[in-house]
Amino acid sequence: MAIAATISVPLTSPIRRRNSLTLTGSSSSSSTIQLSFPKYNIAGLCPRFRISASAASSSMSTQAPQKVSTAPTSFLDRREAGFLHFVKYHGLGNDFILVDNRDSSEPRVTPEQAVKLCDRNFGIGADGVIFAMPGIDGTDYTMRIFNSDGSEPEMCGNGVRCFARFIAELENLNGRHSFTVHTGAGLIVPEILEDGKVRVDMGEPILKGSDVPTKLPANKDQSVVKSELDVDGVTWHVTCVSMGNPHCVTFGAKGGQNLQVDELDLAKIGPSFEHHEMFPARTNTEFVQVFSRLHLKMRVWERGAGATLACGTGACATVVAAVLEGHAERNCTVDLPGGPLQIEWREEDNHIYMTGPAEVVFYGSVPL
Ligand SMILES: N[C@H](CCC[C@H](N)C(=O)O)C(=O)O
Repeated sequence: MAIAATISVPLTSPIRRRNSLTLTGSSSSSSTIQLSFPKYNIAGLCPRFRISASAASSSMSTQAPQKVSTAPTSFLDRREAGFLHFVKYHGLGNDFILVDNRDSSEPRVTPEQAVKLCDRNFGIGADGVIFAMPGIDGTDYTMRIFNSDGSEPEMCGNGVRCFARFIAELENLNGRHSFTVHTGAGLIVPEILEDGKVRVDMGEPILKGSDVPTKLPANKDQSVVKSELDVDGVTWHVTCVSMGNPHCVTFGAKGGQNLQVDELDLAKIGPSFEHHEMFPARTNTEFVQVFSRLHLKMRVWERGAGATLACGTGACATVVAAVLEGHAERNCTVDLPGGPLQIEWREEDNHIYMTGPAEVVFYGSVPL
């Protein structure tokens, strides 16, 4: 029975870094799977025990615990050829496969492979694959991302929070909690906070319609605010904002009252927005309900990923649109299906700051 993957699940322990349980297997008629707890001298705490399985009997049995080896091997240091070692992270349920690509500026995974890896039935399952790469033009790192459809967006807000936590696992930051990241949206600066959340300077929003890009008619200041967009016979009011990637934000249809976002069938209307002719690079679309001037609720249909549980760049675009349309203040809580993000569009520097969590789900390896 061939074990196609290796998984390691983080364990809670006083030691924070790289403690995990590793389940490894081999392809043979009968496989011996070793559960090992690498890296720490935890003999006696977590005894190694064997599970043996055989294709014929397809039964699993466990044997008595043995003294654990204390050889320091960390999952993140593994480099076996023919395997992709990754860490699965999520930011409010917007989940990503993170790949240590610091030794090359070429992604270790092709867009076609990313589609397979992101498949939630035949692959690992994720909204995208994110690569940690060498910096460019003096930045500490570069982040690239493939969506689950294989397209490459300029930026990913939840992804960059996961990226920051990944880097902190991979490297000793020598007490630094912040570093610079080159992205398709330009310079992004994440900062890891005491509570483990990540605060990201997402840069300035792009409001010039032709730079979003959108073909919708622009106002005198070149922005597209509360414009009319016909989607499948319904006229929506939309405000278009780029965070490096395009966003179409709506607070409802023309003549409609406060949008009840939970009543929307995103799978039905999302693709019509995403592929609308007014968006030559496609678009992410945010549907927003206003609770107060400090509290918004948003659901998103993402370009290249569909309905996700959260969208960081989308939450930033949402607050910008809400301020421009007069619905909200510049510092808001945005509730997403996966949880809340704190977004501030700071007047002093015109930058947008996003604060939210990023968490490890598991460590894994797959044959490539
Ligand atoms: N699907 C998006 C990229 C990921 C954005 C989202 N996951 C975020 O957190 O910002 C796009 O094609 O622009």
